[in-house]
Amino acid sequence: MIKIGLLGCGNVGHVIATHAENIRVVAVFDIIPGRAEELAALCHARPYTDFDAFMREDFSIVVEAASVGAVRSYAETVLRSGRDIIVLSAGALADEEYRERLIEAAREAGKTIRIPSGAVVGLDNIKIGQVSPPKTLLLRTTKPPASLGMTADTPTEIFKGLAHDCIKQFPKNINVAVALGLAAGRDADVELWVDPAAERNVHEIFVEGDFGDIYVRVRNVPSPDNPATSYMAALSILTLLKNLENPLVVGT
Ligand SMILES: NC(=O)C1=CN([C@@H]2O[C@H](COP(=O)(O)OP(=O)(O)OC[C@H]3O[C@@H](n4cnc5c(N)ncnc54)[C@H](OP(=O)(O)O)[C@@H]3O)[C@@H](O)[C@H]2O)C=CC1
Ligand SMILES: O=C([O-])CC(=O)C(=O)O
Repeated sequence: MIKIGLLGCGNVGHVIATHAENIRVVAVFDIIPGRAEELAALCHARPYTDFDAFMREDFSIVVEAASVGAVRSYAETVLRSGRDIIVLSAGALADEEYRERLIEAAREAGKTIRIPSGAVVGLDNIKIGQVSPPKTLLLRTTKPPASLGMTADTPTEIFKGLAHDCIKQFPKNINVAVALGLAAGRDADVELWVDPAAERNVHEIFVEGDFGDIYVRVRNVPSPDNPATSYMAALSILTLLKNLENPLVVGT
């Protein structure tokens, strides 16, 4: 049984704490005391709003499902304490200087930073970009207004540019773009659309390179508790945890 510490007791945190099969959540941490207490009661863990106290608990992995800011505040301490970390708010790693520092901390501690596929598919073989850089790497994301916390009467492009800039403006909505770039080995181009007719969070990935071309479209159901987050993201972490100790590894 793998013991985990859960960083973030919101929407994804609830799914992980109440559905994981092969793990035991021993401690949960959130900025909001009521959220930590409620989730701790559901999964028989101990609740914390004090990070240092949380870190004194006995777990080997931290699962982050909180925010880009939480990763920036805590991930390095987690690694240097000798724990692995699973980072869902991958946008935190868009900043190259911070990313290199975090990777160095992991290397020095002999620990691992894992970025789950989250709300997209295809991160496995898009890694071929690390050996054969793609000419095109574009993510077009279209979300309903509620997912972006805004109103719109017509389909509107609200961002066009690079992932590392987009995540600064939309840290709760476009972590996928940073994960895509980390997989492919270069910053992804992003188009972010809000569409009042959309009922799902749609991610379209376009890649072109020496190998040929890829088009992937994911039509995700928004989470009922947080429409910005696709339900697939929570399932992705559950699946990563399920396979952590599996000797059979499928996918690049
Ligand atoms: N890589 C990917 O594909 C995807 C990534 N994500 C990201 O995953 C993360 C979790 O998503 P979700 O569960 O839906 O988010 P929620 O907002 O539902 O839950 C996050 C919880 O963590 C708390 N929190 C935020 N910052 C901190 C902090 N610094 N210290 C302690 N607690 C904190 C939040 O409190 P408060 O509400 O007060 O901020 C909230 O209770 C988000 O960053 C989201 O953008 C989501 C989907 C896909
Ligand atoms: O869940 C999604 O569709 C994508 C998302 O919020 C993110 O990448 O931050």
